[in-house]
Amino acid sequence: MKNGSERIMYYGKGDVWVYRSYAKPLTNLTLIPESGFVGRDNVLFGMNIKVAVSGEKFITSFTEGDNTMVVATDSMKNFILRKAGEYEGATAEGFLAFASRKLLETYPQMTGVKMTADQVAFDVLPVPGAKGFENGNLVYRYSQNEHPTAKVEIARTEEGTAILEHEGGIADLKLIKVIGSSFAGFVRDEYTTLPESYDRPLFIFLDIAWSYEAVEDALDSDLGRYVAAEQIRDIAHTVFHEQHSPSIQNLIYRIGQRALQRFPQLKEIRFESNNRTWETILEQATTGEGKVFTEPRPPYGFQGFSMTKRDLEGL
Ligand SMILES: O=c1[nH]c(=O)c2[nH]c(=O)[nH]c2[nH]1
Repeated sequence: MKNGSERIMYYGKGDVWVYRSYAKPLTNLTLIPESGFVGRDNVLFGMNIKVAVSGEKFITSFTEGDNTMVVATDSMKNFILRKAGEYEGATAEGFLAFASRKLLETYPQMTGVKMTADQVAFDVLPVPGAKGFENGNLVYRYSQNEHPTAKVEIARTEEGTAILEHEGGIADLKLIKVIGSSFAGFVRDEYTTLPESYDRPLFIFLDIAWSYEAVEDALDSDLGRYVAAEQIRDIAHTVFHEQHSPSIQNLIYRIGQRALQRFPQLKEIRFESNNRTWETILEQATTGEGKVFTEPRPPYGFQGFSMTKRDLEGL
């Protein structure tokens, strides 16, 4: 975070773990053909938050060791935890905006707040009920799989506060497509040892983030235009499933196209992918069908790409 004088100056707290039970359920999603996801019960609403605050008044804490303006980062942690008890919304983006605004209202020496969150995904578990298995609402599985993310940056203005940046996202999505991916036609020169492949077992790690045309849609799911990370996750695997991929570059572009088509309320979508394609050890199993693979050796490749609605023109 840079301030007016373009100097970097901020401080804050990381690993602020917040677990709120019985938050407002996430509903009102726009249903899309690629996803059966209809909402989260938010019986457990969990986040690992990182907060950074800035303001010119903090300069003497750095230059003179003068702590008179310093809100202890320990107090910031307490502040965020208490605000989780006051939050009436259903989204992490909304909570970050709510807690950030409250910080600016409470501490005049702060002029900017940036918060990011890794949400903790709690999987609903099926339990036997009167009509077969039904969704339990008491015991949840703490998921180590992909998880939703959120980011909000706000600043004090003449009128009050303004959101400078916002983002929803999904991190650590890991997808493997067994057959139906190629990589060929790339530059061949004296440095090239990689053979062309027409049926590689493509394993990718994917982080995706998006921002909205109207920031309120990211904060307040009651407006009916919130995009759940699970829906983008499902678009990613559906596009991967449906289409032959000539490269990861093209695959993420197509995922982005589909997401922007389904959700016109989005302004931009960004990708960071890793290539973790398995190494083929046996082209043909000795008995039965199939091949044998192992983890790839380092190093790994990566791609970054952002898209807006302009990328849909001419479709
Ligand atoms: O999808 C890919 N894109 C690349 O740019 C690349 N480079 C590479 O070695 N393998 C791959 N795969």
